[in-house]
Amino acid sequence: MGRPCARAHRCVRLSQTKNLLNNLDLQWRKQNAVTPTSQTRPFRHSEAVGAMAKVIPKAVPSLRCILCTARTGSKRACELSECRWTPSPMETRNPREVINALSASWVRVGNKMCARTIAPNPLKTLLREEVKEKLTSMTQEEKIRQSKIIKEKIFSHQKYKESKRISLFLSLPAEVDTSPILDDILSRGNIPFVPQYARGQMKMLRVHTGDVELMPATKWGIKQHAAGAVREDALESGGLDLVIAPGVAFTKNGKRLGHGGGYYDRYLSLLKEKHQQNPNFKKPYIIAVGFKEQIYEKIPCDPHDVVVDEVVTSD
Ligand SMILES: Nc1nc2c(c(=O)[nH]1)N(C=O)[C@@H](CNc1ccc(C(=O)N[C@@H](CCC(=O)O)C(=O)O)cc1)CN2
Ligand SMILES: Nc1ncnc2c1ncn2[C@@H]1O[C@H](COP(=O)(O)OP(=O)(O)OP(=O)(O)O)[C@@H](O)[C@H]1O
Repeated sequence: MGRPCARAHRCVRLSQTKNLLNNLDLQWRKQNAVTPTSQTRPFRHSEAVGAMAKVIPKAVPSLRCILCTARTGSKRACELSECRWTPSPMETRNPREVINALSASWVRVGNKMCARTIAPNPLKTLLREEVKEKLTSMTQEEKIRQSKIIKEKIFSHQKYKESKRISLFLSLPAEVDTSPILDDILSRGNIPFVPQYARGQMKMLRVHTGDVELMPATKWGIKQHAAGAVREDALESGGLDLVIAPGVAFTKNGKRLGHGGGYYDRYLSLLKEKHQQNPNFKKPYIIAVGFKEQIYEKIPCDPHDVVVDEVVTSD
């Protein structure tokens, strides 16, 4: 048995445990039949341990020892392969148990709620937590400053100038402000579409001047057309020329992490599929927008993730 945890988290250090974080990643891939690709790589805990310490203890309190000691930065503390912990009410020595705890989520199938079959990628969960924290600590002035730069970049973008049918999102306070872009699309006589999402499905519905003020907000505070609203659906009326997409984190070369609903990934792959089936169906240009704090060198990716054509930020 090892020494008791100095941080009074009911755990002890033992030897001979494999790297927990890579285990989490591998176990998740195994559980979800994902083969590592060039887009995936072993998890380096130094990249996300700050976020990990926020996320995991919610589900697995006894992991806190490892995570908080890893954060101290000492070589020994960072060697997670040297750490182990005592049993807790949840069997945290088995990564599958940890994954199960982290992935408890439900989807509606008909009128029943069923456990989701595909667990959220834990590395994505960690990164979302990290970005959420960064965005919370950004001032409103800074968000306005960056939003203005991004808006100007969009306005001078050749694809934007050429596009007639444009989908964009109605931004939340933590996102790049898209309201001037919507106003500009309308004032140029172009056609804007915004998401309407529910139960895993998303449509892009046309917005007319004055619509936004009357729209109800979802549980997430996102304004969208009411369920019964009758509006032109972009997919049924000529497709889209340009999609301006939101996200949580991005790489400069087009990888994108969203809020975990899979809404944009599914929608963007549907657009691609429709174009492949019928080349007359337009393939839109896809631009994701984000604050510079949301840009990463690398982000965790899954096979279903759609790479966007361009990421526009304030840099
Ligand atoms: N402004 C804005 N509008 C947007 C998006 C966005 O990112 N920003 N979306 C971008 O996609 C879509 C909405 N995205 C959503 C993503 C997740 C959940 C959600 O309910 N998540 C669950 C956890 C995930 C799950 O298990 O399905 C939850 O919080 O309980 C809702 C909406 C469409 N509209
Ligand atoms: N093309 C797709 N087909 C089927 N399921 C998908 C597809 N894309 C995403 N999903 C499902 O959505 C879930 C969430 O995926 P992920 O965490 O990558 O979403 P996200 O990129 O954060 O969300 P979004 O695309 O809305 O921004 C995944 O577990 C996956 O099952």
